[in-house]
Amino acid sequence: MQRQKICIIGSGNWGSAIAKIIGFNAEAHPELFETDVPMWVFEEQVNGHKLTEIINTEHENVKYLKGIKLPQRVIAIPDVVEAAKDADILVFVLPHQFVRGICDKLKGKLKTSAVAVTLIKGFEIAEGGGILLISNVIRQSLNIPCAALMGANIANEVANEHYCEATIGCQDKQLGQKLKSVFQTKYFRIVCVQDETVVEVCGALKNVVATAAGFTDGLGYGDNTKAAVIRLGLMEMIKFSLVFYPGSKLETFFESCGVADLITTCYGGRNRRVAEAFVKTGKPIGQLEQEMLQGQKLQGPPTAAEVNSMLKTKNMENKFPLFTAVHKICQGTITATEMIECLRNHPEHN
Ligand SMILES: NC(=O)c1ccc[n+]([C@@H]2O[C@H](COP(=O)([O-])OP(=O)(O)OC[C@H]3O[C@@H](n4cnc5c(N)ncnc54)[C@H](O)[C@@H]3O)[C@@H](O)[C@H]2O)c1
Ligand SMILES: O=P(O)(O)OC[C@H](O)CO
Repeated sequence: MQRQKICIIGSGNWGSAIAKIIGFNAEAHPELFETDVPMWVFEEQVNGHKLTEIINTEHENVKYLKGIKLPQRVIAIPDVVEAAKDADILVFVLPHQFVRGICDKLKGKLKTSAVAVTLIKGFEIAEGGGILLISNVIRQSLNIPCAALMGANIANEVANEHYCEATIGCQDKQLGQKLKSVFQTKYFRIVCVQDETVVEVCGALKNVVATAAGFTDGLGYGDNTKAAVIRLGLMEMIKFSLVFYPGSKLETFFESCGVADLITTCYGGRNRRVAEAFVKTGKPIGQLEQEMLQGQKLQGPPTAAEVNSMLKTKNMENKFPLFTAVHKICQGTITATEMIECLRNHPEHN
């Protein structure tokens, strides 16, 4: 088989951690992959220098993943078309609000045989209401297949090589195995499943639940309340999948992309942390995102809005009280304390 060229589209906190893994695997398997791994970087000035230049000389993304060395053959490129033009495998890993714009730039500029995998957690609001999966945005814009990789993967822990797992969702078994060889390492273990929609839906929805978990932390509640949020959140995630994506399989929720990601994100994630601060300080979420995340992006509040657009369109807000409450708190129309009332009266208790 011809050696495959991998291109990473994105270079934030997770993008850089995954670049470490892909760069390592590309170097370790020259029989499978081209050793040079182009990585598209949204250009910005850091300490008076271009971020791409810093990455290509210091081999470190000093802004988004400080203290972690990247393989030398990961090459930062500021032009996304230039980065992706010869790629066989495109790894999409950028905050979901920027995907559409990037796909527009890539339209008609890729190898026709290219395949994609999305590591992006979130949805896009569809014209006329409802939501689109990010994999569908990629598939439809670029006319290439797109799998999903999601899991309990806080980027800094992965970058520090702490053992963890992830799930690849790919209907095409052969492509799933090919993608597994791109990502699997001794400390990053992959399970492939064919239920690709649930893998992706879990990754997006868990950020809404994490935001709820952060609100309860902000209110000063303890682990029992958080466990209830995780349980009710999981029930809503399952219901959302079964209602809107018929054919979803329950067993997929027991993979890393499901329960495991939900737990890690409700304890260790950025969404939880910022949501806690929101309740404690009363500052707007956007301001806290800027103050606390140094350029990293929060996915929970926009995803809650996207989910709400779907629920509103289908007149189903009251069937998903946790998802609905998170959106309303982010919008400032109810308080975090009122979310506890929504949970107290959750349909799961009837
Ligand atoms: N960070 C994690 O621990 C983690 C783990 C698993 C999955 N994810 C998911 O991976 C995806 C990417 O997250 P991340 O942590 O790599 O990103 P991030 O939160 O670090 O976001 C910063 C990135 O956004 C880019 N950016 C800023 N403005 C931009 C613009 N106008 N256009 C394009 N790009 C712009 C920055 O250059 C930077 O690369 C998200 O969907 C996230 O939910 C994150
Ligand atoms: O830091 P968060 O909340 O964006 O979560 C990070 C990852 O998605 C955890 O798997």
